[in-house]
Amino acid sequence: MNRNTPVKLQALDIHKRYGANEVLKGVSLTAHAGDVISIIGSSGSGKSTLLRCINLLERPQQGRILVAGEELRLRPAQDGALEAADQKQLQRLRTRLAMVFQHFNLWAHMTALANIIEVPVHVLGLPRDEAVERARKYLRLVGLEGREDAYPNHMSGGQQQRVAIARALAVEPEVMLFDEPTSALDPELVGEVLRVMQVLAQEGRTMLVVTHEMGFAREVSNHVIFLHQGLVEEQGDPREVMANPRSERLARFLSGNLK
Ligand SMILES: Nc1ncnc2c1ncn2[C@@H]1O[C@H](COP(=O)(O)OP(=O)(O)OP(=O)(O)O)[C@@H](O)[C@H]1O
Repeated sequence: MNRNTPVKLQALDIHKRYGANEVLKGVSLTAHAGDVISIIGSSGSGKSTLLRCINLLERPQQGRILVAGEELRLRPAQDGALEAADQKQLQRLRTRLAMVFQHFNLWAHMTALANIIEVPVHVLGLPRDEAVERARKYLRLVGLEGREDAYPNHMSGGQQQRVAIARALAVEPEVMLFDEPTSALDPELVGEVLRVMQVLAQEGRTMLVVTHEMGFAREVSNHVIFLHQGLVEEQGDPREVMANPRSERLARFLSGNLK
């Protein structure tokens, strides 16, 4: 961890239940600027739920989330729906914690460029020219210069995911959240997305990555968190933790015997 840089994100004692199923049982994490934190664990251990609680796609029953020291609070509306003011706040909050999803989630009826400028223009109020300039810059960064006018269904999965990464970058977030960004890709397309993520890591971006790519966790991230049944079972420097797991469970997970 980069303990000398400012704290960008804190999740404190996050609890999430679905009915009687307690999926997160008190998970905390801190990301300093430039940290790349990989979250690993078996299927169902709560990795995606944790990410979705952090950007309030899911509401945790308990716990606090702070972005650059500012607590994210949403007033619960009387009828369970979000009030209009909260909707606006939620949209803005999501621009501080931009998320890249497993299934890209691009708007199919929009070009790559339109996908990227949508939130900067309509949520952040950026002038269109500036947003377009940003979009071109980030398309270049993800290796898709010249594909501004392409529609998602004319692109490979790897290209679509790179557009989704450019879209996340274009809101210039404090922290980028990646939810299994390569899991939906054909194996030959995984590398192109991981290489872009590696460049982002080298640029010093703060990233939280739910991943099944153990190579990425070991080589690119500077902190790894192993979740098991909604609790942090083990965490630390990826090379140390993954070379010498303290818990039997992590050892079994890493050897591929615990899915
Ligand atoms: N919206 C929901 N409603 C009810 N249960 C849910 C919901 N979302 C997740 N769960 C349950 O929470 C548990 C954790 O799911 P989660 O997707 O966070 O796991 P994960 O570690 O990301 O797994 P995977 O690696 O398979 O994606 C699972 O038992 C799942 O069925």
